[in-house]
Amino acid sequence: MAKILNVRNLEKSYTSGTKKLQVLYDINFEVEAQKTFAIVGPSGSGKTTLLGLCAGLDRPDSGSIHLCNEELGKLSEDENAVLRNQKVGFIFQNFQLLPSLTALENIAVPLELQGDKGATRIGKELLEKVGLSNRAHHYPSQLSGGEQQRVALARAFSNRPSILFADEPTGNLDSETGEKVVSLLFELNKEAGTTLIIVTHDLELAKKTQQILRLKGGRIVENEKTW
Ligand SMILES: Nc1ncnc2c1ncn2[C@@H]1O[C@H](COP(=O)(O)OP(=O)(O)OP(=O)(O)O)[C@@H](O)[C@H]1O
Repeated sequence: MAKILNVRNLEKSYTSGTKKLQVLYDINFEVEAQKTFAIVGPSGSGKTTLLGLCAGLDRPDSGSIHLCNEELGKLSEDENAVLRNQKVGFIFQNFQLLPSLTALENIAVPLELQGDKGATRIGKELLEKVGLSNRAHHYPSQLSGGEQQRVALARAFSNRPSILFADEPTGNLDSETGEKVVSLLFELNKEAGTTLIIVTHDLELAKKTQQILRLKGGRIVENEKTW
């Protein structure tokens, strides 16, 4: 099976003032295409930092990341943005919907900006899949957290990404709503054949994935495959 993500000897630190804080040490792992993968570990262990590096949102101090057959360190910022737009989807803990756009527009407008003529049709189809056809013209402020995350799921799959990064997708939801969002996420993911990388504190959610990477103090302490 092809590797869609390959991380080698990754190190990352943040600098504030004269202080340097190293948060990731010698990170090595790979993810096969179409698998589901969780990154777990205590608060502050570097999960979100690692996710951001893998998705090309930030740059490491050293080491390499190959994503969708591209070495991220060799891409310009513009090339990186094109790769993200075309091949990568994102889901965030706080949904990150644009408040001035309706549910349908939150899905369709990014597609229109990429020149997709079928944007509204795709948006409507996806809203139906997440059970929100009747809320298409509502704004995020008129939707519950679970509903907003369902719109965010629809948006994340709208450009048919090869890989989807989800950072604590259930973090702002109660457990029952979180479970429903997770079921929907796995359903959409299976249908689309996307690779799914999830950062989570939720061990029940992590257990639903096929590989779990456990971080502690910025280092990998476990990399367990169940396939
Ligand atoms: N932009 C930044 N500047 C300085 N330090 C940062 C920055 N972002 C994160 N950190 C620090 O890096 C460490 C790792 O943070 P990160 O958010 O990756 O951890 P995490 O495992 O995702 O934590 P949590 O589960 O609490 O979200 C923490 O000590 C954090 O304070």
